[in-house]
Amino acid sequence: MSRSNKKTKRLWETRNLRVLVDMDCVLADFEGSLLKKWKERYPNEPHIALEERRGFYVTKQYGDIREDLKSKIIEVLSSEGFFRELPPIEGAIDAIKEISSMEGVEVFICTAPLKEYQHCAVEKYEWIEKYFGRDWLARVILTRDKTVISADLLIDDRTDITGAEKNPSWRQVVFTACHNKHTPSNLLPKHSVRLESWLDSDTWKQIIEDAKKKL
Ligand SMILES: Cc1cn([C@H]2C[C@H](O)[C@@H](COP(=O)(O)O)O2)c(=O)[nH]c1=O
Ligand SMILES: [Mg+2]
Repeated sequence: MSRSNKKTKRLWETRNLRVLVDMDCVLADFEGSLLKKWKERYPNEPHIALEERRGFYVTKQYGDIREDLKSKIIEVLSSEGFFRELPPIEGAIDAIKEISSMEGVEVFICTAPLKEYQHCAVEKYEWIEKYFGRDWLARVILTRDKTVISADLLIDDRTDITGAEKNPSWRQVVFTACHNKHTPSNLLPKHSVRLESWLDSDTWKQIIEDAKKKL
């Protein structure tokens, strides 16, 4: 029996584990690239080293230094090519392809577009096509509210995800990023687990296997 037939057969037995995977700071190096482009575009403005990043919104941290820096950061983020040119995070592409090939597991890429969506939304699709192939475009969910998407796991760097659904169906895997690495475990979302890196395949495999057992 082929792998796809096996997957279909399982639908009648136990359902698949559904895993949502975020893009920025989980698959794509948003923070490193933003810092690099910021320094190129505004070499005479202050910058925040990755070690100094705190809190999800880089826009807020720059705005706290000086109000006008917030709109300058947004200008860099929303410029043509910013999202298309993001380098992948080490190990991410191979790990996601491997998770998606695991029996009884289905993966969707769940990502929030900028409000300044003109380049961002299209370039996120271009990025997925480039690194995963055209078939994966059917697995992209663009939403600014991830709480309303039904799944078992959400792998995401943001530690304060809220939205219309007060009790999301997924459990969060907090992916470590420069802005959350100092966040103590008591401030992480309830029942969440941490994943430090895609290179730690023992940990992500264990997380997936544990979640499958709970189905
Ligand atoms: C850090 C930061 C992010 N955003 C935007 C940029 C992206 O479009 C999304 C990232 O969302 P996700 O949770 O990784 O899916 O948010 C922003 O507007 N301002 C920021 O400071
Ligand atoms: Mg993210």
